[in-house]
Amino acid sequence: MTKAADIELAAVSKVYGTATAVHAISLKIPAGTYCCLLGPSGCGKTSTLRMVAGHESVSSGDVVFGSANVTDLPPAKRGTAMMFQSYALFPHLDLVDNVAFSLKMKGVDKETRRAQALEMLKLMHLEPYASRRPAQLSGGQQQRVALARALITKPEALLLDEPLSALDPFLKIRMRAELKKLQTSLGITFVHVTHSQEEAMALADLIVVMNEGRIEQADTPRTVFERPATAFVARFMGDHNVLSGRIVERTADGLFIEVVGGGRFFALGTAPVEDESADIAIRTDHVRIGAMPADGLGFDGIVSNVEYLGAKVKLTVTTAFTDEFTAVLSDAAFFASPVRVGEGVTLSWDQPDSIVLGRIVK
Ligand SMILES: Nc1ncnc2c1ncn2[C@@H]1O[C@H](COP(=O)(O)OP(=O)(O)OP(=O)(O)O)[C@@H](O)[C@H]1O
Repeated sequence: MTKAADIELAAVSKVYGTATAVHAISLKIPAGTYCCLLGPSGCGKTSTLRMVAGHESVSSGDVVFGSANVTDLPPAKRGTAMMFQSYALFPHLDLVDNVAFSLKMKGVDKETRRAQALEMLKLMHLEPYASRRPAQLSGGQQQRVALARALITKPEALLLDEPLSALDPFLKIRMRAELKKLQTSLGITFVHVTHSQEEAMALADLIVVMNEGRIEQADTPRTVFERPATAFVARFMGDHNVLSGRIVERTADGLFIEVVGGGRFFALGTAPVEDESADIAIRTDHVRIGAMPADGLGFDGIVSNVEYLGAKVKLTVTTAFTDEFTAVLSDAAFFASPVRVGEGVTLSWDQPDSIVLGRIVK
């Protein structure tokens, strides 16, 4: 493989007719990074990936690889390869010819391209199936053919659009591990579009959370999990309760908000002085059941749902200011004093577990 290059997006926008799908996003993906573009349907992930690939024109802004501005270069001249969701394999060609296809287009002679295709098939553990057609393979094997076909051009970056979505849950997890291993061994940049938080957490060095055509946060999985930047990220990642309220007091290390329906809560962090309200996040797995602590970080509510998840138990609690406050308890903690739907509980947490969230300026 050739060496990887940094990928940089500088104020890149995509406008379709009158609708803006991507709003002037800026992002740097360091060479050799496994980057996941993560967000709900329609947030602009695929448009962004296609602009990096050159399959979609950029409405404004620049796409830069290393020191080269590639904004107006066609896909084949960018040093990237794309792997599509549907794999887009040719049904009438055997695996060797599928994998060798782009070399054929480049005019590489038959013997050389067959030898290189066989080499790629070997890397993907598909050599025994070289003369089969795609329909004679399992979903996981087809995915590896698509990978081999993308990698044969020796790209600096591989762009993957929902590469695991066609696989069953078991295979998805296995292929996920294979993708990560492959990226590590090749040392090239992978940019992978997904709407699965779990997939992004498992794979990425850099998670880029997108919402309505904007980047809400670009950071390591651990930072996105522990320090979500905005209410959207906290809700989308699903590991935090988000409460919004009026700022009633500011202290040296945090602030108090008052939530509609009652409840005064402290969170660590700051909000701009001009803000009258703030969003705060509380880790679902750091919430306890028990008596109210002296610092008052907690509330009384009624259990509205209990989900047994094996090693964990997820409780949903309703109170005056929210219908859906979540506490994720270890099975041991839950079964030490189990509660049922309809019972009253006191939930509490420690000061470091509630943080002030930022807001995106639109
Ligand atoms: N060719 C197009 N013409 C007009 N609008 C488009 C086109 N492609 C995408 N869009 C719109 O742009 C927005 C972003 O689409 P995009 O496919 O980038 O989102 P996405 O996050 O990848 O979604 P999904 O996960 O559903 O694929 C959507 O509102 C979509 O309807």
